[in-house]
This record gives sequence, structure tokens and C-alpha cells, in this order.
Amino acid sequence: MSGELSPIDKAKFVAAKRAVDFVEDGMRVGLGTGSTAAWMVRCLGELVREDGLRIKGVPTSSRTAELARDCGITVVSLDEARWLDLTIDGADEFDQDLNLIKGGGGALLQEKIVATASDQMIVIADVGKEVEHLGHFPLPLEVIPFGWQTTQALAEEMLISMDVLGRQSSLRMNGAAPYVTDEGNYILDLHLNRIGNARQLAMVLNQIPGVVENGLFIDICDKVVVGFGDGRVEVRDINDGSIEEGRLDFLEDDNLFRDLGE
Ligand SMILES: O=C[C@H](O)[C@H](O)[C@H](O)COP(=O)(O)O
Repeated sequence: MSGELSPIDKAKFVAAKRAVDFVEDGMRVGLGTGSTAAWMVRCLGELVREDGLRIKGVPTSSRTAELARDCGITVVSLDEARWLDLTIDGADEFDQDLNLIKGGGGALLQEKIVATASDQMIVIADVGKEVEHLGHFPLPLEVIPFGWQTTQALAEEMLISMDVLGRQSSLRMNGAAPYVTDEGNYILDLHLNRIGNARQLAMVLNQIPGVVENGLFIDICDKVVVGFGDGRVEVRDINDGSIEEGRLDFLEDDNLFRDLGE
């Protein structure tokens, strides 16, 4: 990476840097996917290499697995780890109840499995991801390739009946071909109006044959670490309602930040 980091990258970095404070020696840690989670993996790698932190990381995508190995983190599968102490991951949107939309990077399925198998999930996000109501970001729906157009039609019919479909859904593409997830599936991006009842929507979507999983994470996240471009960070905990405010003053001096920014 070269050049000055943007305020959004700084915000992602400080959220990631603060979140790794919650990782303790010996933990089994779920490693999220996306640009914010990538900062977290780099921060954890630095702790492993320089402070001797011993952790086992369970990645939520092939991309994260590769990055984690490059950073010196011991990578194990979820089945090897069985249960995780903590998962740290990004999000596309979070609301005040810490319900989320995830899957903008296509990794929602492994992310949801890993987060659900964890004692605690911490979301790291720049403040721009905070919303009053979920639904502005297109909701990803992972579907099996067989009969995907029929699955899409059924999903749209259901969304119209619930009055949440904005405009039609779209098949996520990778150039001229459909985007294929790590599990060999496709993704439909659902362009919705405001989601009134996210819990109900999440359950109903998963009833449609052909749907593997949706990107709504309801009652899974415990804490969100919100980063700001000026180095401020807020840790909000849904379980005790606490909000801790801080600032990472070391920002410009941080080795990792400097190395990646230069
Ligand atoms: O599938 C991808 C994940 O759910 C990401 O955590 C999410 O899209 C946020 O990504 P980013 O940190 O790049 O905004």
C-alpha cells in the first residue's frame, strides 16, 4: 500500500487496533473478512510476531486465511477449534441494537457460522457504517447455483408481500461471470426499502428453498468498536449498555500504520 491513508482507512485502522486489545494469550479467535478485518489481522499478526501472542485463528474466507498466514498467525479450521473465544469482524451496516448487514465482500456464510460458534463477537467499523434502520446497504443472499433464477423469483415475491422490496434484486457479478463464494454459491443482492422487522425477514428468507444464508446478523454481535478518522474510538457494549470513548494518539507513530501508509 502506498500514499496517505484516507480518513476512512484511518477510522478502520483505529477500530481494528483497539479491538485486538480484547484478544488474550491462548485464545481461539475468529478472523473476519473485508478491508476493516484485514487491518485487524495485520494488527494481530504484529502482536504475534513482536509480543509473542499465542492464538489460533479461524478465518472466515480463503482471502483472510492467506493474509493471516502471511502475518504469522496460526490458522486452524473451525472444526479443529470447535468453539471460539472471540470473533472480530467488519460489517456493512450496524444499528443501535448491534444488528448487522454483512456480506458485502461475499463471506457472509462462513462469517455467520464462525460468529455463532463464538463466546463473543466484536464488530469493527468506521462510523459511516452506523445506521438508524438497516436496509440501505443491499442485503446479500447466498443461494445455490441450481435454479437460482427460480430462487430469486421466490425471494422477490416474498419481499413484495412483506413490502420491503425496493427495486429488483441483482445477481452479484465478477466481470462477465457470476460472483462465486468460497462455498461455490452465488449471491443475490436485495435492494430493499427500510427493513422494519429484520429478525422476521432473516427467518423468512432462510425458509426459501435454494437460499443458503442471508446477511442479516441478529443478536449475534456483543460489542462494536467504532473508529473515526481523527483517531477517536468508541466501544459500545450491547450487554451492559456501556460506551467507552478513547483516542489512539499514537496513530501517526504506529509502526504498522506507518509501514502500510508509506
Ligand atoms: O463479506 C464481507 C464481510 O461481511 C465484511 O465484513 C463486510 O462487507 C465489511 O467489509 P469492509 O470492512 O471492507 O467494509
